[in-house]
Amino acid sequence: MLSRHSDPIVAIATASGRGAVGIVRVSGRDVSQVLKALCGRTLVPRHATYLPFLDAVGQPIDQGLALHFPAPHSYTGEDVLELQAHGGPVVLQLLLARCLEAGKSTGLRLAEPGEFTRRAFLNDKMDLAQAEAVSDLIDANTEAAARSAGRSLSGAFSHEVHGLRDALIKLRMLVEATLDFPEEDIDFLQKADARGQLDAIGKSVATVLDRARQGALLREGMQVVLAGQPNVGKSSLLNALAGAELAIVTPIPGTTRDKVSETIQISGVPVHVIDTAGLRDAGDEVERIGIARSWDAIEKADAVLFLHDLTRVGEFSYDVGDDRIAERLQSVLPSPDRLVHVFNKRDAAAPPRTEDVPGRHVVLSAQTGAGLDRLRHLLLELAGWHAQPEGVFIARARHVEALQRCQAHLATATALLQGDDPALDLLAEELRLGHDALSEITGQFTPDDLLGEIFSRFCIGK
Ligand SMILES: Nc1nc2c(c(=O)[nH]1)N(C=O)[C@@H](CNc1ccc(C(=O)N[C@@H](CCC(=O)O)C(=O)O)cc1)CN2
Ligand SMILES: Nc1nc2c(ncn2[C@@H]2O[C@H](COP(=O)(O)OP(=O)(O)OP(=O)(O)O)[C@@H](O)[C@H]2O)c(=O)[nH]1
Ligand SMILES: [Mg+2]
Repeated sequence: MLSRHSDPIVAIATASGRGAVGIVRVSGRDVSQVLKALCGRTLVPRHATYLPFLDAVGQPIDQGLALHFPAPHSYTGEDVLELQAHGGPVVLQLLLARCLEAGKSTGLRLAEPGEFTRRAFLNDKMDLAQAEAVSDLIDANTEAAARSAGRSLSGAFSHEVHGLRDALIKLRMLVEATLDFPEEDIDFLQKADARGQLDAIGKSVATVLDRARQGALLREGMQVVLAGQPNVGKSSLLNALAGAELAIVTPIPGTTRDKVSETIQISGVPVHVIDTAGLRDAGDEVERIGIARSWDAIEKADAVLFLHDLTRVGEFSYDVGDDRIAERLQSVLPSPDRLVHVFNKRDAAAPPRTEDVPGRHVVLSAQTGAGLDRLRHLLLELAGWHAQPEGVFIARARHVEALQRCQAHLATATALLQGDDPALDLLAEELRLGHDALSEITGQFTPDDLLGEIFSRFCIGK
């Protein structure tokens, strides 16, 4: 019996709603039955043919372009039929239903999310990092993210990982040969400069890891929370950064009661800015719930902008309320590096005294925009962004984690190799584990449930 993974599948490949053109796509071992039923004829492979798409009694449902990609020369590597119809939701549903009916005896069923791309991966049309890049390209929020996803899709990231893997395989072979032939001992490894090879691989892993981190940042962005007492100008700062009147601003303390967020971009990096309810003890129940949510957001943030009102603090840059917030921030933030003090309303008051200025800070005016550029710059620095977007390939937290694991095994291997009489079996094992970590990125060693998790986040029809 055929497994579920070899059933023929069908889906509407274009976004739901009205569109100029909409595509229904079928993929399977053999799509000729559906093809004949809907198109009434065979098609020249890979040539667009304009014809009526027929219903069960031979009446046209729509007129459109049909394309047949015989296996293995298709997106999925299987036989693929594409019906490019007019992009109305009802037309496309009719075509989809008609395909299912025509292909019923072949086991044709609706595709699961990402199933076309999963097949492309299983049929070696692309590796896992490339398949993930397909989805990242579709989900890209910024031009820089889209361009770097395009680079990963065309194999730039995979190419780097393959380079690391090949170098590691070479070294593994050397170590395993030494293990297999006891007469060739550590001198043999030394002569072959195993240590030098390992060092070089370690350096290359560090370089790729750095680029992958940049890519993950482009994909995932950073979470920035605006926090502080009521009326310090948090909502004004959100609006200034977003360049739009998103949050309500009034002179009344306690205006914002719930989180308001917006994704902006700074040099192509998506920054999710969250405005929160002003932190204070007073207030009604609604406000107290809002404040609890503010603290939730603060705990999850990559960066917290702690706002101070320069017109209120008088000769001190901090007032009592700020002191209490500072204390609590210290206890909830995993690292003080995530905190930036923002002294707001510089247009209406003197700057803070230098001796009052704590750690990382910016003086600005949300109202006039003065100082905003410095803040943007600081946020990128905090995120660890140092790349030119042109050189980045998209990557995911999963890839960063695998590279870090590889790096850790290489570090252990280096330590082992430094001894006089290294345990070669342990060394070989560390190198093997490092190799496995790299293989997870491109998907040579990927458990089924991880594949399921990755592809289930794709859209239907992709
Ligand atoms: N109409 C349409 N547009 C689309 C897609 C599609 O499936 N249909 N794509 C997908 O979602 C993307 C393009 N991806 C594709 C990838 C490979 C092949 C293909 O036919 N590959 C063959 C031949 C390669 C060649 O001639 O060089 C192969 O790999 O053997 C087609 C589309 C974006 N645009
Ligand atoms: N002069 C001056 N006034 C500002 C500046 N930023 C905000 N304000 C004013 O400060 C008051 C409060 O601003 P909001 O942005 O609502 O303050 P908030 O921190 O969001 O307040 P809550 O939502 O109550 O916590 C408003 O009257 C703003 O116009 C600034 O840079 N300069
Ligand atoms: Mg507000």
